[in-house]
Amino acid sequence: MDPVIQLDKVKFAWQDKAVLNIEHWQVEKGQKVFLYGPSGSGKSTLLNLLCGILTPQEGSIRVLSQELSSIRAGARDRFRARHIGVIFQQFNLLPYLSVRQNILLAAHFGRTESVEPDHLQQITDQLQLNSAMLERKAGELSVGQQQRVAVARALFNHPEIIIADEPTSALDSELRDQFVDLLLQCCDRNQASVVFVSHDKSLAGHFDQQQSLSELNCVTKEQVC
Ligand SMILES: Nc1ncnc2c1ncn2[C@@H]1O[C@H](COP(=O)(O)OP(=O)(O)OP(=O)(O)O)[C@@H](O)[C@H]1O
Repeated sequence: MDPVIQLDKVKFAWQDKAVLNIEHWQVEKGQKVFLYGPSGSGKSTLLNLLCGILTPQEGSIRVLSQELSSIRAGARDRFRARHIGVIFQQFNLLPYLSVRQNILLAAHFGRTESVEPDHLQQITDQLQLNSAMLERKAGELSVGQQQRVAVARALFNHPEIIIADEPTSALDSELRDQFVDLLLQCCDRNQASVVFVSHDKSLAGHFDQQQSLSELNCVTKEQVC
């Protein structure tokens, strides 16, 4: 079976500052990968490459066997909306929209509006978001509630891959552990592979694979790969 993500000889620089040089990396179907690295090591840059938001100067990034650079920009946005659920550090919810509207934005961007009527209910039940909360404005929610809404939105289109960029940094350690457990349970139920990046190694035990970005990245290893 093909990996869900495969990188080969990927190089990325911001202007003339080399940030990533990855010889090879892959994620298998169903795998839950914890990718850790200190601040500034290139985690967000890598996630943006995996999502097709950024394009590497060299190398190949294949997601679900599709070479991302061969897809035109508009089609790449749709590909991302349908196949990759992204949970951002700051969640990126629209504060003036209700929780329901925020979650349904996923259907709008993925052009999957014709979903089964009880799908929203199933996803929100999994994330312990009750019906009263669905009508509240996202901007009125606690950080923990916003996180669960961000996960519901990320899972809404049944993506094969969930990418999470340090979505736990605002929580204390007990809530952080609870959140990661809930996220991984929901991804299991939805058969999604997970790439979760963080600088906080204490979360590593929740995942079935841990990977240090500094070890993967020839730029930080300061060696010729
Ligand atoms: N838009 C940008 N323009 C120029 N340089 C950038 C840009 N974004 C990131 N960088 C640089 O790329 C390097 C990696 O940044 P990145 O945000 O990917 O790291 P990170 O590991 O996600 O950090 P953090 O944990 O603090 O979020 C840093 O040196 C950063 O200054």
